[in-house]
Amino acid sequence: MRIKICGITKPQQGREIASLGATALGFICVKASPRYVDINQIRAVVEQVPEDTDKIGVFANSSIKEIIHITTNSSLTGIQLHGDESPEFCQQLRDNLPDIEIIKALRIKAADDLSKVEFYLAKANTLLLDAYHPQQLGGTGEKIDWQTLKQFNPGLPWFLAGGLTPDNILEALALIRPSGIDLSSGVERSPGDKDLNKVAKLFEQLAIGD
Ligand SMILES: O=C(O)c1ccccc1NCC(=O)[C@H](O)[C@H](O)COP(=O)(O)O
Repeated sequence: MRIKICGITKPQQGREIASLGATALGFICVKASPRYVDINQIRAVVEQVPEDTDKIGVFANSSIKEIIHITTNSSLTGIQLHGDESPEFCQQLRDNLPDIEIIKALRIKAADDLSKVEFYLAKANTLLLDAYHPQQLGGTGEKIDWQTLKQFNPGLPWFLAGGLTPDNILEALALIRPSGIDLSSGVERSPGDKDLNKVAKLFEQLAIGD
């Protein structure tokens, strides 16, 4: 299973989180976020982490030009689209960056929202389901109602996100079988400052659940 820790801002934390077992690190390229990092900050982390760790830039309603600029100048391996990007926008990015993983994030307020998934199946490489929050796009600690995802099997790899913590991860995975999990605030001391003890506890829990 893929394990993505999102909202990395510090090189040493990125390196240690990768060595604890994260398969992907996420970098928030959304200026309004307290976890925002610029190209230079992303590069400083990327230099410290193994080549086989996925490096995902998280964008929300950015232009294609800006996404391409940041992606190519900071050696990102994937792009997560966390805003209102259309399926056509995903396709356009894929055409421009064919070797980069395109992850479309969808914020799920109610079971009905899962119907949006079908429009992205042929346009993204991977999906990410996050919880809905009325004011913030991500990193909120809000959970999706996991019961609505019990039968979810979109035919594309997908990450479960939203309010996951070392204390609830096994409960979530007992109900749902995603291809990957994504955590941010559940393994933090404060926004952008990861708590390595919580990250270590996450991996201990995952080992128990294996
Ligand atoms: O984390 C942010 O600050 C953020 C801001 C704007 C758009 C997306 C953002 N995060 C996206 C993520 O992938 C988070 O990991 C995801 O929302 C889960 O967060 P959490 O509920 O805190 O685990």
